[in-house]
Order: sequence, then structure tokens, then C-alpha cells
Amino acid sequence: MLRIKNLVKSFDGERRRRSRAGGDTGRDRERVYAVNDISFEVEDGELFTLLGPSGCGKTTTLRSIAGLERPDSGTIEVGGRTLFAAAGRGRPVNVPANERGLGMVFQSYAIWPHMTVFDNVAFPLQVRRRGQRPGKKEIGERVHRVLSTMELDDYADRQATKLSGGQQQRLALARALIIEPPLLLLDEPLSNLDAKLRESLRYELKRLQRDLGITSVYVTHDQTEALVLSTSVAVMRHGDVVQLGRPREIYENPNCRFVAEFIGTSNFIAGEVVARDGERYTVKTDDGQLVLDSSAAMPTGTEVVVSIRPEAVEVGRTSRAGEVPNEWTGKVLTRAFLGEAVDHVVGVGRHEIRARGNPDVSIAPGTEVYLRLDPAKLALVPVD
Ligand SMILES: Nc1ncnc2c1ncn2[C@@H]1O[C@H](COP(=O)(O)OP(=O)(O)OP(=O)(O)O)[C@@H](O)[C@H]1O
Repeated sequence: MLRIKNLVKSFDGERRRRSRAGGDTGRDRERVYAVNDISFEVEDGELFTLLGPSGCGKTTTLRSIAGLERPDSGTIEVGGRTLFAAAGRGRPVNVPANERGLGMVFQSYAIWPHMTVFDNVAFPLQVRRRGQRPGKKEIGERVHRVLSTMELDDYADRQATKLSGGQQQRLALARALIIEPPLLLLDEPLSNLDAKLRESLRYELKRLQRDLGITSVYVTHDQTEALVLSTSVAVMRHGDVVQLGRPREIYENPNCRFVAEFIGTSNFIAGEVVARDGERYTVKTDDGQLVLDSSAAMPTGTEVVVSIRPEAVEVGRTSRAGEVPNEWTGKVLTRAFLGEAVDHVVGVGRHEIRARGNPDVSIAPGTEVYLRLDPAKLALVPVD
């Protein structure tokens, strides 16, 4: 449905010049590569997320798809139609934003305050050119259908500003959906809402996306949101896509330390591959050996980092050595009750390892414990 190829977008930027003493002595102009040669494809019906820290180029990518930025080079195709192609072998193409026919929802709700809920949703159809504009009856039917999907039909006659934050964001979505776009672009649509509402709307969006099968590109810096909502995630850093995959794949098998750190919490232990048998690796670390399963191709002798999610670490008072492959001994340094889980930080040699487990298991600081690390849940990542 969406195909992005070798997209590049740079801006004129400035860098502060500093004297030897560290003082500000002026500015140098430089090109800032917000998007630096990225390519990806989004299948029909997918919710594809661009995830990454502030400034990594997510919004610039989305704005380029929308036609709000003119890329330096690359191509953008939606449903087989070229929306952008830089001058190259063929003729350059740059379809104006209002002719791309895409749905857009941004962080700020951008609803029209002087209109009712009904008129807000009807407007994108009413302003269509004669010949493309549906009749009054059809507009009414379509608006009611969309409002009902968004559970806003009881508010059709209400002034748009007299809706709650969550309802206003649903209205913004309804307005984007009314044109039945082939592609929906969403830029942090939930970030202005409070935590509870954000969570419930997250599930609602997921349901809606699945029921309607709308192909969407979603921008967020919130990793939980990305994991909950997406069918595929592209993790971005400094204008590049560093990893692309299903949410579970990215969480369980991050391909670099940046991804492992950005998506959730991880313990990192440096070591060296000392043996390999198919996908089973043995890694020597300062605090003992670790056995783990990985599809990474790393020969013996490679310096690596083992990424260990806190929930992959089981803490126990008694040993099960001999039964399980990775058991280390340590001492509880701190513990924290989180409601649905308990975190223990355990000192093992030079390392502090965070473990997250069942709230029924809560062990006092100072206690000697056994840590068991599930080989299937440890990830091997290359040294950056
Ligand atoms: N109009 C502009 N002029 C100059 N630099 C820009 C412009 N727009 C974006 N940039 C720069 O491009 C880089 C990427 O910006 P972008 O807004 O795409 O990042 P982002 O990942 O969406 O960040 P955020 O989550 O903070 O919105 C940043 O370094 C930003 O400062």
C-alpha cells in the first residue's frame, strides 16, 4: 500500500561555535539530515509505527508522505500511485498535499471550534469540487456512520469545543476517516491526553484499525503505545531506520543496544562468545557463563552484549542448579513494589541486575538469592 524508497530530507540548520574556553563564539550553518536514506513498505491493513526519540526524523517522514515537506530525493508511492519522485531517470513528481487524498490526525486536535460535531466531520466532503462532492443525503449518511463508529453519534449537534479531550481526538479521527482515505497518517494523536485516557484510546484505536482494516502510519516516541498498537514497528535514530519488525520481534530480539534500551528496560552484560552449537550460544562474562538461544550469526571469539529483560530473570531463595542452565548467586540490593509486579535489584559481582516478577515473591534487601536467566529470553546484541 505504501512504498518509501531511499527517502532523504535535509534542512538548513545551525551549529554553535565554541571557543577553547567553551564560550559561544557564533554559529556555523550546516545541513541537518532529518531523514537519511530510509526505505520501507507498509502492507494493506497494517498499522505501521515510526518509533524513536525526539528529533530522530519521525515527523519529517510522516510530513513527507503527507506532502507537507518536499524531500530532497527518493520516492513515495501509495496504492501504486507515485506521490513523490525526485528528478532522476524519469520526470519529477510532487503531488500537492490536498490532492493526495490521505487522512491525517495530529497531536493538536485541530478541530474547527465554531462548528458542530456533525459539521466538522461533513466539512471535508462539503468542500469537494462539484462533481466529486456527494449529495446532501449521502453526506448525512456517511457522517452518521463514522460518528457511530467513533461512538460520537449522541454528540452530533454539539459545539465541537464542548467535547472532552478524548472526544475531541475521536472527532479528529472521524474527520480524517470520512474521506475513506487509502492511508491514514497519525502523528502522536494521543500525546495531549492524560495517562488513563491515553491507555483506553490506545485499545480503541487498535480495535478500530482492525475492524476497519485501515492502513495507517503512526508516529510516536512512546514504546508501550508502539508495542500495543502496531503490526510493524520501525525504530528510528538520527534519521535512519535501525530495526524494522513485528513488536514482539523487536522487543525480544533487539539488533543493537540502542533498540534494547529504547524499547523497555534491559540489563546489559558484556561477554565473549566461547561456544556455538546451531542457535545455542555460550557466552563468557566476568560473572560466569550464560547459555542462550539466538538466531544472530556470531562466530566464537566475538565480543557481544547480552540483553536481559527484567522479566526474564527469576529470583529465588533456593538453588535449582543442575535443573536450569543459567543460575547465578547474588544479594538483593533493593526491591520496589509496583502493584502488578515486584522489582528486585540484585548485586552479582560487578553487575546490578534488575528482575521483575510475581508480586507474591518479595525478598528483603541483604538476602542471598539465586537468579535464573531463561536462555530463550536472553538476546545477543553486537557491541555498538
Ligand atoms: N523545518 C525545519 N528546519 C530545520 N530543522 C528541522 C525542521 N524540521 C525538523 N528539523 C530537524 O530535523 C530533525 C528531525 O525532526 P523531526 O521533527 O522529524 O523529529 P521527530 O523524531 O519527529 O521528533 P519529535 O518527536 O520531537 O517531534 C531534528 O533535528 C529537527 O530539529
